[in-house]
Amino acid sequence: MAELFPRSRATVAPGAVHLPDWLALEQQRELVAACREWARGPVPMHRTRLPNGGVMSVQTVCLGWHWQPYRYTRTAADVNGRRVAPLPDRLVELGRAAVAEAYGDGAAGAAYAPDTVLVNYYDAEARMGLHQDKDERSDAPVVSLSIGASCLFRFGNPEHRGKPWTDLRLASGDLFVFGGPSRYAYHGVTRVLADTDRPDTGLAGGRLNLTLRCTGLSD
Ligand SMILES: O=C(O)CCC(=O)C(=O)O
Ligand SMILES: [Fe+2]
Repeated sequence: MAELFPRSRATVAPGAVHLPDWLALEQQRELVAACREWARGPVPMHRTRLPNGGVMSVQTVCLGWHWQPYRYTRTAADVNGRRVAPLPDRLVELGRAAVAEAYGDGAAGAAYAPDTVLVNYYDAEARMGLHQDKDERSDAPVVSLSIGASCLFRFGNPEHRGKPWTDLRLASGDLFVFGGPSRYAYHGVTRVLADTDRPDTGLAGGRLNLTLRCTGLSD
């Protein structure tokens, strides 16, 4: 089948950069193994309940701060009341390298200080509707890492849910950074693409996405 989307570095919108194949396979394997541990707890991976009574189709585990609609807390009142595990230093370092490389700006990378990660697992049917990441009180970029099956990712604009948007494929190992004028752009996962599983990453099926963020909160 012809490749519908180019697999080369692209600035999708001002401040929004896609770097395909950024993570080496070994790094992906390490992250999959780590996610498996994090999913066990102290706050286990769960489907987040929404205020409207719905349940998200992705399964999520958070480190550093716990996200529940629509705020961050240290403890997971909506799961088991436990305090989330700390954000490992190696994820902070990975985030710094990501920002430095996405923006070609070592100083911006060095200054990046994420304090939370949301790890989302998508099975073949999971998706995520268009939304803004706006529960953070910081304009620092969001660093997104994808592992496993590919997805169709829609990246829009900060004004509204409508066009303009760009549809791109996020594949295993891809980095996507959105900051600056795109920090509050609407985005979502339209679908996980069939027949794209990547068992060589250690993930038998489905897709993992890790987003590093700066909450701007302190205890
Ligand atoms: O899975 C993705 O690529 C995006 C996830 C996302 O937008 C989020 O967790 O807020
Ligand atoms: Fe998001």
